[in-house]
Amino acid sequence: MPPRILISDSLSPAAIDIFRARGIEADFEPALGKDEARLAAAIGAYDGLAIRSATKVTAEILARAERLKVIGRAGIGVDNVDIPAATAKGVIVMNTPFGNSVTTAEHAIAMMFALARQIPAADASTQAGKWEKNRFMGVEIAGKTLGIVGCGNIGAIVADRALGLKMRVIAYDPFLTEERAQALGVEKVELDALLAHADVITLHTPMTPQTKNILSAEALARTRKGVRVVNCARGGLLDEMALARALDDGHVAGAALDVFAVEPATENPLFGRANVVCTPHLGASTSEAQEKVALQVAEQMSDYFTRGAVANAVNFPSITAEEAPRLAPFVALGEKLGLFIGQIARSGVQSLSIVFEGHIAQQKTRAITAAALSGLLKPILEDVSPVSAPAIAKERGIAVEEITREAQSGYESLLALAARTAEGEIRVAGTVFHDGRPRIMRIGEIGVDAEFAPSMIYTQNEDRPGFIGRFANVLGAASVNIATFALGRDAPGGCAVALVAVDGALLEGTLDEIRALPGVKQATTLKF
Ligand SMILES: NC(=O)C1=CN([C@@H]2O[C@H](COP(=O)(O)OP(=O)(O)OC[C@H]3O[C@@H](n4cnc5c(N)ncnc54)[C@H](O)[C@@H]3O)[C@@H](O)[C@H]2O)C=CC1
Ligand SMILES: O=C(O)C(=O)COP(=O)(O)O
Repeated sequence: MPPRILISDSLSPAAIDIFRARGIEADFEPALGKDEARLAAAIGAYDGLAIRSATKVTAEILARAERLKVIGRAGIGVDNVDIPAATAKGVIVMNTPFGNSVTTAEHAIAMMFALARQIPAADASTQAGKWEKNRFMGVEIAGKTLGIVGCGNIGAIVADRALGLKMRVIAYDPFLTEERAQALGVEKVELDALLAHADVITLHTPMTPQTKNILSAEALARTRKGVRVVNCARGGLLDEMALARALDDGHVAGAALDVFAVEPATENPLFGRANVVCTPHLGASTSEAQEKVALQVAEQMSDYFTRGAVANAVNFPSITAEEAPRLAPFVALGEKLGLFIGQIARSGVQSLSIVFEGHIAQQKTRAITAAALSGLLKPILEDVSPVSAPAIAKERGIAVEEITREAQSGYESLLALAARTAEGEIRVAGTVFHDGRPRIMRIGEIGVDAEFAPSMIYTQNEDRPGFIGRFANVLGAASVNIATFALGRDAPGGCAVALVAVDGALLEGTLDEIRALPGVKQATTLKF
């Protein structure tokens, strides 16, 4: 069955064309994004969801999203998606980080000019036949100081345009390096200095717990009298009530707002003032930007479904379409080795160390680690996936260590997992041969060579004559057919292991009989 995508926001039709050309079913239902009940009722039938900012992907929506694997945000901000809930559900969330940044930066500059020259109010007055030439005295932009809060992709483009307008540009961004600031031609300052010196403040941070209300009442009180404020990022970055008061008492000369604490903003404490300019979240709304983000999100989501590529995901490591086929067998190996440990561990795993040896050490190891954790947790958590496993492992206090090193074992690539439990360490290693099939090559110190099969029996026993015959007799008597039989031991008469693939499931009674055989230390059924 081809994957099904729901487009629940007003995306350019270019997206639908791409989905369909890539063999993916796409339903375009832009009204659903604004109707939580209808979206909740529909979401269960879809593997992918393509959105802009109108669709709120809440924990409640995700709880109904039984098949959902990926959410694609045709745009930048993903604050309308409950990322922890999506991650816990194993849903990848991807955005398109650059497609609308020039357009949004241009909107911020346009808003700054609109404020400086009161263009919207002057337009309304002129078209009303008033010709109020003396009412609309403006301010010049050249020579003024622009304070950019958040100097990332959009902030940097705003800085470039502002420098072209002969402004002095200062920026507050804790993650902006001195070198980058110099390259951009901006002065990196602390927030206090920005507030104290800027003639115009423009916000360009994402909405995070740290940036929420960054322009608070206290922050506004520390700005210069006559400052102008532009917000084309997210509504919650400023205190709307405090800004309204500061506009009314004349401390703030003007504010231009594209985004609001509550959207759609049909009412707002800032509305109704001549020195306030508002647009309805139009920052990204140019035909060029919308074409770019729609194409990009559709390509990214299609690449995920058809080629296993992950690009611009906020909750999973990136994997290119070229890397995906090379990585896939090792992701499967990681998951199966994790599953092996998860199924034989008798108590909770406290830590997992993963050694990547040889060629595989040069690959995207984080995706393999995520798969190994997913396998490890699967026997106790049905719904875990490589997307959710790292966060769950962290929550459960499972320490994870990745070690990469050159080949030491004669295999081109080897993946070795070591899990610490209250009862000791469990170690297992495997590889993928040229046939692309993952194999288990070592259990503890004992070499074996076994392919994974849906139903297996793992035993540890004393290496004594007669064991294999007795073992096979028990299975024969229970009418269990043996598909493959792999053996290994550390030394003659020492410790031996067997990995036996069987057709069909094994009854618990048969397993008890195996456990009762002389010399058997452990016998477990395994499912892969
Ligand atoms: N109005 C609209 O239609 C649009 C709004 N946006 C908004 O603009 C935001 C910025 O977009 P980009 O520049 O592409 O993102 P970005 O991730 O490239 O840049 C954000 C910058 O904010 C900085 N930052 C993070 N925490 C900070 C803090 N506590 N204080 C100061 N700076 C901090 C980061 O270091 C980064 O440099 C988006 O997150 C989105 O919310 C984006 C596109 C369109
Ligand atoms: O990309 C972003 O972050 C935006 O805010 C653009 O929002 P929109 O896609 O126009 O609803």
